[in-house]
Amino acid sequence: MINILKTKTKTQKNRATEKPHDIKRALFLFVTLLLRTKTKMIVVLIMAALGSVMYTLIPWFMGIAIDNVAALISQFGIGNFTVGQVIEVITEPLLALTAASVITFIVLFIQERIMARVSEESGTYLREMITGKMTRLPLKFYDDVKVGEILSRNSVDIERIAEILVVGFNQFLSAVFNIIIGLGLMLWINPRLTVIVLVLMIVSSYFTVKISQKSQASFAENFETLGVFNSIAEEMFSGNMLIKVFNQQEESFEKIVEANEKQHEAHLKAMFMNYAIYPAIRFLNQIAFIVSAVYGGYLAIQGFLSVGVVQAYLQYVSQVSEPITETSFIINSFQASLASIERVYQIIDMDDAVPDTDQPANISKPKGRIVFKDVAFGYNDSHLIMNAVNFETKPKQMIAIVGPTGAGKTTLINLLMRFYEINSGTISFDGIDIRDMTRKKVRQMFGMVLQDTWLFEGTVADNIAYGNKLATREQIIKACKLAQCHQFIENMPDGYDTVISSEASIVSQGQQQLLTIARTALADPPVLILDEATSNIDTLTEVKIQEAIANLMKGRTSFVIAHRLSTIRNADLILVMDKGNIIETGNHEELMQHDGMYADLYKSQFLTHTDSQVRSPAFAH
Ligand SMILES: Nc1ncnc2c1ncn2[C@@H]1O[C@H](COP(=O)(O)OP(=O)(O)OP(=O)(O)O)[C@@H](O)[C@H]1O
Repeated sequence: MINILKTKTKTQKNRATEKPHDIKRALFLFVTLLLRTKTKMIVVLIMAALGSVMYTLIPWFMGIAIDNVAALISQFGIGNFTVGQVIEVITEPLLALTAASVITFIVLFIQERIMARVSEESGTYLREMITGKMTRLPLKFYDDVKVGEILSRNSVDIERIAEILVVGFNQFLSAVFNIIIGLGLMLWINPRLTVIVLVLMIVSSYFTVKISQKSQASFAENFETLGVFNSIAEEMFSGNMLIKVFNQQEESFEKIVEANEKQHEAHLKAMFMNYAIYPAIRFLNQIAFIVSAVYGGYLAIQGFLSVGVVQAYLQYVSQVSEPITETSFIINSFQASLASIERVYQIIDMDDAVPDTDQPANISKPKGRIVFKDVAFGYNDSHLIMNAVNFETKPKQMIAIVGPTGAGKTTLINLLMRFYEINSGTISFDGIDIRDMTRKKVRQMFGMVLQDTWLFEGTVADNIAYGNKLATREQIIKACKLAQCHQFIENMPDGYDTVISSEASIVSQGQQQLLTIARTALADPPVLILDEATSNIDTLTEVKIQEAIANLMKGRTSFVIAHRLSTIRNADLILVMDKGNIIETGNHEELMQHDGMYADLYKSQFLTHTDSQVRSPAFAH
């Protein structure tokens, strides 16, 4: 068993060097996790203790058999007794030895089976907790962390916790019992020798741990340099074009050669540790055994101990010294697992988003009248970006939000849909504070058509019916006609039943936009949020998209995040934003007369965009 763990420890050195920040808390969490399967853990403990007792009895019975044969020799002299006599004296101890071996095997089997179950159940439990938590965390959480990183990190962490439970914890328990029972017997056989042996074991274990820590560092360095090399190589492959365009081939090559050399050196060092240091550790561990063999032999010759007992004693030396070394490896892995547990619980223990109200208000026939009153907001509490935003829309109006990059246009929409909680003020929908509705209800009021399209693996029809799963084929087709995509869907190999992959390679970018417009049309929300497409789509498709959007906007309140001001001349209300706040409001004429930021932006864009005529009718209604 020790070999398995050592191999893992060697190949995962960089992970094994991690330690929890708060060891007490991490230990507490580990124990709490184990206590979820209390009965199983009690059985495991009993099995581990029983296994160690049985394991310890094996050398003892062997010793009795040896002593019995030795007694036969001293009684009759070598060659003066029959095979039958030998069998007679060794049958009993050998039967007992066999029974102890079989019981050890059975007990170990049960112990490992149960721990495998505990590990499986704990892994499933943690995964469920994390997945559940992900749905309850506020959006703020996702701003601070990279979700993919967290998820992969956590799956590695959970795997590591499961691994330590199934391998390390079992070994640890057996090691502890083997040490206690083995040492007890050694002390009983010869206390003086045992004290010397114990001191030797502790000294050699100390050096073993020190050496293995050094080798861990060199393995970690090996992994790190390999990681650096891989990322440079990946950068070179993915940025191959740019490297050539900027004539950086030589510099890139030098960079990769340098990383390769560093990796080579680190690898050599790690291999040296592997092939030279580990035999040295093994030698250190043998010292106690050698001393015991020499001194035990002397005691046997002197007649103080029987040969059988010396033999048993030597086996106990191994039984105790191996787990002592083993335990130091286990402790390293265990620390890494505790660090994993700590990280997993960091997420599980995070504060959930503010819960929905207990008695949510309902709007049976939403009209789309939205009022922002003295709204203040900051992504972090220490820094407000919005101080006092006020505006009011009437149902079915078109509201354009304009402003330079970073002005707060997206933030305003995020607040409207209650993706974030405002710091003060109120946002109301048809006169009801959006905090008095469930988040689900609030979001049902809005349909979004964003620049980033999202299609999933499934048929075209499934993709369109995403927000209204009960829609009939007729309703789907009607929505597609409105969104100007019916024709091209009909031309696809299986029409509405054509399967599109998540990469959507058979659907062009413009077509993807049309499909998502159809999806929104089918969901039929009272309020639309449009992030004006600026992606490189051919003019014809763009005209189609704009016609589709204009169709979609009919009869709904719509918020348009406008990048090209020519498209929003007809907006009922234009909100001009800067540095998080609304600095001007009005329609196009009013704002042009005001001659403020909007007028400046409009004039500068009008001068640079020659294509405004093509686009301007798009948002008219
Ligand atoms: N998740 C976030 N966490 C912290 N700050 C953010 C976050 N999102 C936006 N900000 C900051 O809030 C401010 C407003 O950003 P916002 O994305 O709303 O601007 P925008 O007008 O939509 O910009 P753009 O036109 O470039 O999309 C910016 O200073 C931005 O850096």
